[in-house]
Amino acid sequence: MSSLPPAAFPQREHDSHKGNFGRVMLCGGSRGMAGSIALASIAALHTGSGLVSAAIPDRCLETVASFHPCLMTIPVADDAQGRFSVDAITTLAPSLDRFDAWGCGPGMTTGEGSMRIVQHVLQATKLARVFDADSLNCLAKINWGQQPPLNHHHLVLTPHPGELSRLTHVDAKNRDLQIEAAQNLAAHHHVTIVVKGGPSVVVDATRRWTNSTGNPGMATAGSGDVLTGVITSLLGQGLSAWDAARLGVWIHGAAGDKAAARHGQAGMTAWELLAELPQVIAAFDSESM
Ligand SMILES: NC(=O)C1=CN([C@@H]2O[C@H](COP(=O)(O)OP(=O)(O)OC[C@H]3O[C@@H](n4cnc5c(N)ncnc54)[C@H](OP(=O)(O)O)[C@@H]3O)[C@@H](O)[C@H]2O)[C@@H](O)CC1
Ligand SMILES: Nc1ncnc2c1ncn2[C@@H]1O[C@H](COP(=O)(O)OP(=O)(O)O)[C@@H](O)[C@H]1O
Ligand SMILES: [Mg+2]
Repeated sequence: MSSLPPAAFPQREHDSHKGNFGRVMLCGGSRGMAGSIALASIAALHTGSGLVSAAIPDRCLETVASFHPCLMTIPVADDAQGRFSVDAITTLAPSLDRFDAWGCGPGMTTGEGSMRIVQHVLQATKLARVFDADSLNCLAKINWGQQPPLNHHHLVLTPHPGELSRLTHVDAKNRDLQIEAAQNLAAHHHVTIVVKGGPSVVVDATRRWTNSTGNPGMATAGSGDVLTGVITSLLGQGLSAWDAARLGVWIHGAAGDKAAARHGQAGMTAWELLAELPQVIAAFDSESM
């Protein structure tokens, strides 16, 4: 291992069952971006979640389901473009608190159906949640940074610099100012934020942690979607937002390093990164860490 992990990985008792390792929901996707939510969902399976469901627009269901037989899929009302429809939230709302964690955003677009889902998942529960990609763009559309504080301590945001710029109005090219703005936002809403990059930096109201794993081969479509699934899984297994964000980023980077070693930085894709997750996580089973 290139460095020590920042938090302990959840251990398994001999008599444990799948319900002990979290029921998680990954919500997102749309026609043309079904792969994003499939990557996130499969990443959650490989990070140890006992039960993973993907809530997706109806016409993406077969596509997403066919990626992995262990994944459960929940068909949700969609519109003619294959995006969540304005009625989608009525399917999702009753089951919200049946899960231990929700990850929301990859590939979901910022249409009205997504806006309603994001606002409901933001306000109607204190469940552990990850907001990524288009769910962050939905938050930017409601100017979330200026809204009254939430005090939702189990919320993790995972913006890349473009998404963070939409949320905070700080130029994506100004890394230092972006990290400062993320910390201000984290302090205002009492959340944890992963400021993605090489390296990624995790902030909350008072703390800053810089990751030591990862490489530029991870600058490839879908690698952030994998991270969403990893962090959602760790939240579902009971880690705090701060620990799930840091350990998730570290595991994700370590898998990226293994993928680069095997396939080269240019040759690897998020699919190869995903395939390395079990090897990284297997090392937590041994006492040699
Ligand atoms: N297989 C699938 O289904 C996949 C589907 N996906 C889904 O696609 C949707 C759009 O998401 P997205 O991230 O591709 O586009 P967007 O939010 O417009 O950001 C790009 C803008 O931000 C800027 N930018 C500046 N710095 C940056 C940085 N370090 N990293 C990245 N961007 C940076 C950048 O600047 P520029 O490149 O012009 O310099 C540009 O202006 C979303 O739903 C997502 O989940 C993907 O997950 C991929 C796999
Ligand atoms: N140069 C780099 N070095 C290390 N990690 C990187 C680098 N470029 C991108 N990454 C990582 O890859 C992921 C990209 O996330 P994101 O932009 O959301 O991708 P996508 O939306 O395509 O899935 C982040 O975790 C980021 O930290
Ligand atoms: Mg992304």
